[in-house]
Amino acid sequence: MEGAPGSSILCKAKEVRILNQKPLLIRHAKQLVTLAGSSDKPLCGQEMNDLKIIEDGSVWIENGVIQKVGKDEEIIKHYLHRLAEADTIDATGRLVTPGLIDPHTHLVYAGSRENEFEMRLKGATYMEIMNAGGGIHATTRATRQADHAQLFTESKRRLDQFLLHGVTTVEAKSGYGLTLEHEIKQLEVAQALNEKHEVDVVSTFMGAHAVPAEYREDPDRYVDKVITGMIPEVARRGLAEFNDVFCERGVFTPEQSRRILEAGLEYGLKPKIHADEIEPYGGAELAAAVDCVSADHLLKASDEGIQAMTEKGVVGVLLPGTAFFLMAEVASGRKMIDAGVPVALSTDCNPGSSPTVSLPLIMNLGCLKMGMTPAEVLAAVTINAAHAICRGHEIGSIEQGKKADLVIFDVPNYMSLSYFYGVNHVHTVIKNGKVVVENQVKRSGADA
Ligand SMILES: N=CN[C@@H](CCC(=O)O)C(=O)O
Ligand SMILES: [Zn+2]
Repeated sequence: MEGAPGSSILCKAKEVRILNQKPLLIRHAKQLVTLAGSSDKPLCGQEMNDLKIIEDGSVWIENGVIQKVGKDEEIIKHYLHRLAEADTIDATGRLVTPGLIDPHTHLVYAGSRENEFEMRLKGATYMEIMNAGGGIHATTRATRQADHAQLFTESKRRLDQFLLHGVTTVEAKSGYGLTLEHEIKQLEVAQALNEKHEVDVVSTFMGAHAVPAEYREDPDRYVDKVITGMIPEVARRGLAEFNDVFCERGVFTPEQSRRILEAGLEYGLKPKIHADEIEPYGGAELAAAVDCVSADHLLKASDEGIQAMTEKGVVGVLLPGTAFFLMAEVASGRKMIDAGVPVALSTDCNPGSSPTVSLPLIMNLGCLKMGMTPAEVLAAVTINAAHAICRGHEIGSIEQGKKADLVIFDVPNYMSLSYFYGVNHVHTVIKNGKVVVENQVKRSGADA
């Protein structure tokens, strides 16, 4: 999980406004996957196969921003008079992509649930464990007990691991607090990570992740609490940008989910939904009806729901690692792309149903289990993932004016990323124009 031996995270403090940064020139990428031209809307259908690749590509970066992208000879001609100023990285023979984006994680939590993994291997289901007081409830107990410092330390470790796998932006949900105090604590930790860590963290409030044990007899009372107590306060403190709900039988009904999402909208929180994960429950339809930015999971989404999402342009965030880990059928990525849903992929990093940070492994699973092409999975973790968190204008592609978040992979082409599976191919990660990860085996002179 820590990346290859010798991998290291090099830079410690995030600079939000970057001025007077030494230029960085990346030269001679065998393939420079730009994904340019889709900042306004996500890629759909066949468009997801057109990665806008430049062979022998180079990029000039300055002050944390991409300044110019093109064939090496074109970039060199343009910046000839300034070449001596720049730090140069030779990417000969390598693949360069936009920094990977994970649009659905439960990053901030305490503890782990390997005991439940064993229970599931012996036959218990995810929902049985949750209904017996484990699952999300177990992590809620651990997260309530943890203070800021513990939560920060545990979550930072995961964020480091994300970065080592080439991920430069993650969305992070609350939802293991389930009281105002503890939801705020989780969101404050996410905010602190965003400020202090190289990776950008985009926050989602998910007070409606589960009905806490103390409200089991009267779930509507908890829904009221989320609507009247939590959403206004989270919005007032500016702690989240999105509002998410777990719409599933035994958790929140479509009616309760709609109330929660509409209440969030009144306070400026953009809606997202965990939809149709375990059984068909009208989640995809609800996502379209309330104009969710994304509907996530969708293993059991109905054809009507998928059609409604296509019509509204709701991004389908698919989580094949979760199905893999729960030993369930995956969502049909192929069917959704063919139906015109803009598809993104994510780890769903969480302690119960997807304890991973490897977005590249999720790309492998997208191909092997969902019938997506290597090009589609790369679009799904870059530009489409950016749109799933309303960042299409800032990140997700390599083009002039965007944040200089890029990854150099030690493979010659994008197909290799999905072909070699379970391997960390990250060579270098560049965040805001600075090298923050260099991944190499350190050898003594004699063995080198
Ligand atoms: N499905 C609901 N929530 C998480 C799992 C959370 C947990 O099990 O702790 C998910 O997206 O998979
Ligand atoms: Zn989730």
